[in-house]
Amino acid sequence: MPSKKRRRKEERPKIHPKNKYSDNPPDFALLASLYPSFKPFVFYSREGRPRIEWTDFNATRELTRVLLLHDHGLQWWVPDGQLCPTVPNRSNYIHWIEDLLSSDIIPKTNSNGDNVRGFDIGTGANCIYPLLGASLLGWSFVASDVTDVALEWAERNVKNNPHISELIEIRKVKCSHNTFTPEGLSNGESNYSEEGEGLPSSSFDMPASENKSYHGPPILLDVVRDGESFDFCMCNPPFFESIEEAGLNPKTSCGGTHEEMVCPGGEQAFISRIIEDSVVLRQSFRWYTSMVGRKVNLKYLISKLREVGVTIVKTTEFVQGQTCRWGLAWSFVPPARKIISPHVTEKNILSFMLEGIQRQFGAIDVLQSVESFFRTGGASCKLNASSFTVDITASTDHCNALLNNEVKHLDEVAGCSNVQGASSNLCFRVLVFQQIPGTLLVKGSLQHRDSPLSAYLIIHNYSIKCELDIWPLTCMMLVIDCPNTEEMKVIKTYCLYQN
Ligand SMILES: C[S@@+](CC[C@H](N)C(=O)[O-])C[C@H]1O[C@@H](n2cnc3c(N)ncnc32)[C@H](O)[C@@H]1O
Repeated sequence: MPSKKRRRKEERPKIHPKNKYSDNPPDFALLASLYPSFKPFVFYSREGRPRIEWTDFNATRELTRVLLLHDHGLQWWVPDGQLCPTVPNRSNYIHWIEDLLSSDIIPKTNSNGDNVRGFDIGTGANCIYPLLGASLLGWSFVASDVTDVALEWAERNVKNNPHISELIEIRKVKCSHNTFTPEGLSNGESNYSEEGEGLPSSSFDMPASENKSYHGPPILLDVVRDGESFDFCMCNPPFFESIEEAGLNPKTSCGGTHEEMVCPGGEQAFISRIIEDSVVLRQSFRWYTSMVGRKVNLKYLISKLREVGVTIVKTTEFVQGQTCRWGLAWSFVPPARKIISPHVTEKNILSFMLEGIQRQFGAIDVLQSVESFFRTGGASCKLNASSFTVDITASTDHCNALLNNEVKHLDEVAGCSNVQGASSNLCFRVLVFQQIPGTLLVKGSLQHRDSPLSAYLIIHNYSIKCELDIWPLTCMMLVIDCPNTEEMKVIKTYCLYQN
């Protein structure tokens, strides 16, 4: 049996498979032989392994410079003390967005054809995401920032790469008078580690007090212009609330000035503002995304997203040396229908798999969700926990009530047994079967088909979305998101068509 330590190591998320460095980590010896300016920073361990001193800012900056040059053909530099990105880590976020954009969870709405347009919130002097996104994938960007030094150096880094400079617009965020300005915070000399390698893990374990409010410059609203639309936004936010919270990183030196690392309310407030802005901007972006540094903030932000009624939430965990970072993505675009025809076995039985559900949620949770969903609309439901089925009988009124999100009064629910047997009722059974933890087979079978019922049922915020277009039974869609839990929600859309 593998030791706990080994198991933990095995469970750690892996570097994204599309990441250039997933199979080929940077070869310091080769880089030193090719780039004389990098050579002085490379030393050899007793076993003969080439190393660099991660606590030396000049070494980490030179490594980033040569990696961007050698592997991406990019000219790049940042002044002393500015945040110095780690190329493999930053590439993971780009590739995760690439996955989101190419998945069919939500339909493509881009009017620019195949040209992908992103918005990098707080691009920093290093401008790393636009440089990587443009050079790796040909994406175009609007890249915003607030500080003069970030704007000046981001501009330089773009101009020094004429082959992609057309793709990147650096946009200054104008601060209104009554907002806090990052420049006013400090002398900009403090160096904090931005990278997970050395983030003091204790800062990530602290409880998050709720509702930290953001009083900084605009983030998306008033920065995005009228009529603009984007495929995504991304953000590596100022994570910390104070210098004390940031703490000094003993293991690495990736720079990072106070302005880059700190904002009142920390990442929770910053990302909350992005969420609030997204509620106004809605489908101006297909995907809103941000990095999150603390799990407790991730939970808080996910619950905030549920409150504002996004259609989809996705999360991922990024490899960041010794500590974790998370990616959070959401959208207001209605989920797409996914055709899973191979599972259609006969005309009135539809089945499909729900995958990626958190392991603690089993078949019974899904069945209870189904039951409570249909009961809410007044339908009659009978859950059989030993056969893992729910039998549902719903009238047109019930379907309409569900469609309109009306919650029937309890006495109406109690009276719903009256619906049984009526010829205009829709009767069907949902069976949920756990294949392996996290993977459930859902089967819907029409029991009774006397009526030309047509219903389009959607429930928001909780547990299960269900779309039915009955007679002929053509479509069933379930969106599961794990209800009543502070844990990370997995929301997946599955749709089944019978053609
Ligand atoms: C942690 S740094 C990220 C820099 C770069 N994107 C990276 O990943 O290395 C956060 C950046 O957000 C900028 N920033 C802070 N408030 C902002 C706002 N309201 N709008 C745009 N940028 C902001 C800071 O100046 C800083 O450059």
